[in-house]
Amino acid sequence: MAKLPPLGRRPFLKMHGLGNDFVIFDARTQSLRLNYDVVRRVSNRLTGIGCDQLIVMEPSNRADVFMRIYNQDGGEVGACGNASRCVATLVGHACTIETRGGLLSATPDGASSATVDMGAPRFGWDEIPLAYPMDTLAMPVAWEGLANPAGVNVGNPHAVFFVSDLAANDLHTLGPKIEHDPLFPERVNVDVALVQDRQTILLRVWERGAGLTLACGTGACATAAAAIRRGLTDRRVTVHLPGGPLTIEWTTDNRLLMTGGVATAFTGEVDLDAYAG
Ligand SMILES: N[C@H](CCC[C@H](N)C(=O)O)C(=O)O
Repeated sequence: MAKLPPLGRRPFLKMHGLGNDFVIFDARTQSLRLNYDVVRRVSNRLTGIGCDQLIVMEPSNRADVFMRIYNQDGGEVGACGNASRCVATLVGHACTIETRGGLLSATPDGASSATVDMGAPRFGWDEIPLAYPMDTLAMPVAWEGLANPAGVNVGNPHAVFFVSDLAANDLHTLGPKIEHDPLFPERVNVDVALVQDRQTILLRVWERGAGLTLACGTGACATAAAAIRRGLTDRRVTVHLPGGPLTIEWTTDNRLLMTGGVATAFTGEVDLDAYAG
C-alpha cells in the first residue's frame, strides 16, 4: 500500500441516520486522501472513533459535492442512503450529490430530516451484479431458511429476502455467508423483510462490509422496490428498521425517493497520522 503523505489533524462530524452511523470529513476545501488501513482503523469501534461507514465530502465538477463512501471494512462503495441525507443537511440546501454509484438529488428539511432521490432501481442480473444469468424477481437460490431473494441494485447490490418471521433466521451467521457467496462478484447487502401490510415493511439488514446495522437506506429502497415489483405493497411504504422508520416512494417516473431522520452526535478533531501506521 503506497505510503500516504502526512494527513494532519482534521475536524470531523459523527452523524447518523436512524442509528446507521458515520464519521464524516469535509474535504471540499482541503483535499484528504485516505487508504484502506486508515479507514479500517478510524472506523473500528475499539481502536478508532468507530462508525458503520466513513464519508469524505469532496469537490465535484458535476454536482454540489462528491460523497466518497467507505465501509467499516475499508472497502469503497457506490451508495449510502442514510449518509446521503446527512451530507444533504451539511450542504444546507437542495443539492446534487455525486457518488461512485451515480448522481443523486437531495433536499434537506431543516437539520433533522432530508429526502434523497436515489434514482431508478436496476434489476438486470448483470446490474446487481450476479455471476451468471438468473431471474432476479425471485432468484432460484437458498441459504438454509432464507430463499428466493429479489436482486436489486440501487447504486449498490442487494439481495432482498421476504420472510414471515424476522427472528427465524440467524442473520449473524447467514449474513456473512450470503454476503461472500461467489454468486455475488461484488459481494452483497442482505435484506430480510416482513411485509406487515400494503404500506408497511419491517426490515433487518446485514450490510456488506459493515455487518448488522441499525438502519440501511439503500436496503430500505431496494426492499421497497422488490416488494412493489412483486405486488406486495403500494408504491409508497414506510420501512421500519431497528433504528427507526424511512418513507420510500417509487414514483411513476421510476425514481426511488427516501425520506428520513438525520442527527449529529458530536464533532471533534483527529490526528489521522496516528492511524496511518
Ligand atoms: N454497506 C453498503 C454501503 C452502505 C449502505 C447503507 N449504510 C445505507 O444507508 O445505504 C454497501 O456496501 O453497499
